[in-house]
Amino acid sequence: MLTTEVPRPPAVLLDTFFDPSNDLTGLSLYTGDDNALMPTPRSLDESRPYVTLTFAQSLDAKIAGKGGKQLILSGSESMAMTHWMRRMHDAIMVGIGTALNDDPQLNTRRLPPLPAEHSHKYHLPRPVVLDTNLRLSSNCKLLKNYKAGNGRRPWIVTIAPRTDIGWWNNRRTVLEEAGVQIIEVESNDGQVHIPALLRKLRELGVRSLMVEGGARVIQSFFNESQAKVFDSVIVTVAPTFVGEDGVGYGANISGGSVQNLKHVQSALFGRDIVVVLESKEV
Ligand SMILES: NC(=O)C1=CN([C@@H]2O[C@H](COP(=O)(O)OP(=O)(O)OC[C@H]3O[C@@H](n4cnc5c(N)ncnc54)[C@H](O)[C@@H]3O)[C@@H](O)[C@H]2O)C=CC1
Ligand SMILES: Nc1nc(O)c(N)c(N[C@@H]2O[C@H](COP(=O)(O)O)[C@@H](O)[C@H]2O)n1
Repeated sequence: MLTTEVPRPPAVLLDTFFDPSNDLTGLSLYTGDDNALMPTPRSLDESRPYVTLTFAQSLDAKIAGKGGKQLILSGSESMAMTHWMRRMHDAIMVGIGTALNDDPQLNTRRLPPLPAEHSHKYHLPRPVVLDTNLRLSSNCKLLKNYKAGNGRRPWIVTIAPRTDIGWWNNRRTVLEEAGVQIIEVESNDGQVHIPALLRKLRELGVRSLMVEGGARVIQSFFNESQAKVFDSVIVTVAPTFVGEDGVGYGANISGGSVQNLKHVQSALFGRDIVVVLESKEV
């Protein structure tokens, strides 16, 4: 019998991702390599994953500093909440702008240590990078972690090139040899077509997707007009101002999806406010 208390995700995430009528007392927090049985948010539309759009911003709605400088906006409590969210999704996606700028790890290293008598590890989400021109560095932390056995194989989602096939094929070979799996999706105006991307990820077994940014990717999800492409938006608001030189995501947000958001809950994590909104059914 296990006597040590099992760490559990924050209530705000359990409330958002699971029906309160579900009995979660037996919620298994750990999985081995096979995450098929792991509880994860599920979309009512089975042709795509459940999608959570999430990021941290300042009071003046900036997500990075001047010239894209990465900022640690979240305090330790809300950052741990973000890592719980990572734990609860099958995959985490960022754009190549973020991958090149921040060299992120996208893992769950800020979760509380597991009790010694538990043999399983926390589930590690699949890293996914939206990378139209195959620019990801073969030396990035996502690949280093994968090779060291500390992360899943990263996936790049790209579009088929229209010109310069030789260069593209070379990049493809370099990245595949470094450990990346390349997934081709149809294009929309030279970028990855978001509804097609979601269908493809679901076909590949992804039941839940956390979209962590950056600015252009957030805008693309908010502005997608052909289909509903996200279910919830979880924003960490840090009590700080960045100033007008910082990177914002608010410009050009015009899609109907933002009008369809309803506020569900706000919660205090240390000094930060975490705001949860859900996409209304349309
Ligand atoms: N505070 C926070 O929570 C976060 C902040 N950031 C910050 O965001 C900045 C990076 O943002 P961006 O430069 O805007 O890059 P991004 O990470 O949004 O990537 C954009 C790139 O992704 C590719 N892409 C392919 N299909 C796309 C599609 N359908 N829509 C949009 N992009 C698509 C394109 O090459 C595009 O240039 C960095 O400064 C980073 O620190 C990034 C993530 C979270
Ligand atoms: N939740 C949150 N708070 C912040 O203050 C942030 N800057 C971010 N950034 C996102 O997290 C990625 C870095 O992840 P690792 O720490 O390397 O695992 C970064 O690339 C952004 O996507 N998020």
